[in-house]
Amino acid sequence: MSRPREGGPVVLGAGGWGSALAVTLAQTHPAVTLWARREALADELRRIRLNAAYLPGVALPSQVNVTSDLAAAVAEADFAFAVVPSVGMADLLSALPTSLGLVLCAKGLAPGGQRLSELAAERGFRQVAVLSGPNHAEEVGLGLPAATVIASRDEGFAHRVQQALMTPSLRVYTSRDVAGVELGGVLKNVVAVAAGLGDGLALGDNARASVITRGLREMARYLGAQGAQADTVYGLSGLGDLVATATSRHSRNRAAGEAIARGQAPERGGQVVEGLRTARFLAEWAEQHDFDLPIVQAVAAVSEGRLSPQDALRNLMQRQPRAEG
Ligand SMILES: NC(=O)c1ccc[n+]([C@@H]2O[C@H](COP(=O)([O-])OP(=O)(O)OC[C@H]3O[C@@H](n4cnc5c(N)ncnc54)[C@H](O)[C@@H]3O)[C@@H](O)[C@H]2O)c1
Ligand SMILES: O=P(O)(O)OC[C@H](O)CO
Repeated sequence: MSRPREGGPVVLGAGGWGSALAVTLAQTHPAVTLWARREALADELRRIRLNAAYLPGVALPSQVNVTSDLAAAVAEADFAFAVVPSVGMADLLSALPTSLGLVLCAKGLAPGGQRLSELAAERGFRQVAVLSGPNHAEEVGLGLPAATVIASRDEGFAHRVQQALMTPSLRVYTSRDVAGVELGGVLKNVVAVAAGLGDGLALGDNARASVITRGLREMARYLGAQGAQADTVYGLSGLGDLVATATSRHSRNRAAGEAIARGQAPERGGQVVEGLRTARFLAEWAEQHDFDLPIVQAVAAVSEGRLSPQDALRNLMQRQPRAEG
């Protein structure tokens, strides 16, 4: 049972996903705190009750209290949803008390390629969970039905977060496989960029399905190498999120691949594209460990300008013939 607390749940990060989570939590809590790093954004959210830059079309209910004062936001909290892009997570953690329970919601890696949950544990946080699943903010924010997973080694903590986040439109499962759930969300972004590259080259539905399926196989091998449970990749945080991201008009990662293939800039409207940065970390790791991650390595090479999308496609198609597996 989530402990009823003064002030209610706390969401740190007022981008698209943080805003959608705050709106979701407001369905079942009388008060929700949403922290924005920039006072200008906090002020705008308080005034117009709309996150026009990051989640247009979703109204912020009156229960959502927006602040740019981080210390005040977490002062009475026993746990908080950390929803800043992975590149900013280390800085955010430095500013938080280690007694705070953390629900890590970013789908990327820390500088150096470390998992965010490992970074949090290294920094001394004792209650850590990761949230991941097929959850486009644009749909969750509108209350469209979705499912997600909260993973923690601390089962009691996972159940508290599950109870806090469950609504009639968001079904929350728990898992103990932190590495598996976390890495599913991290890797699916890279495969979604690859699917977008195919879309940008107008390769068709067969090509997209092939990228998704071979990408899933690549995810399974990498997760296995990192000690994740074998079946987690076929759950919501793996296959589920991969399908949602690689096929969605909402996905920034898929759109980034499409833009690159068309010779355009990959970022849109200052929104975070985690897959490009992740591809570089993973390709470096694959190189160091002589580990075959062909789709990830192709995405890294294309995004760094070392290979054209057409050459990357040719290389993938002309790999040594082999058995499926
Ligand atoms: N948007 C989605 O549908 C969705 C769903 C699930 C998970 N995620 C993940 O959540 C994370 C955040 O994504 P988003 O879509 O909310 O981002 P976004 O692109 O919508 O917005 C990013 C927000 O973070 C702020 N920000 C940037 N750097 C920061 C820092 N160092 N400290 C504090 N705030 C900072 C920006 O000002 C902005 O408000 C990403 O890792 C993403 O993969 C996103
Ligand atoms: O828009 P994307 O590509 O960052 O994906 C958003 C979410 O991770 C989908 O679950």
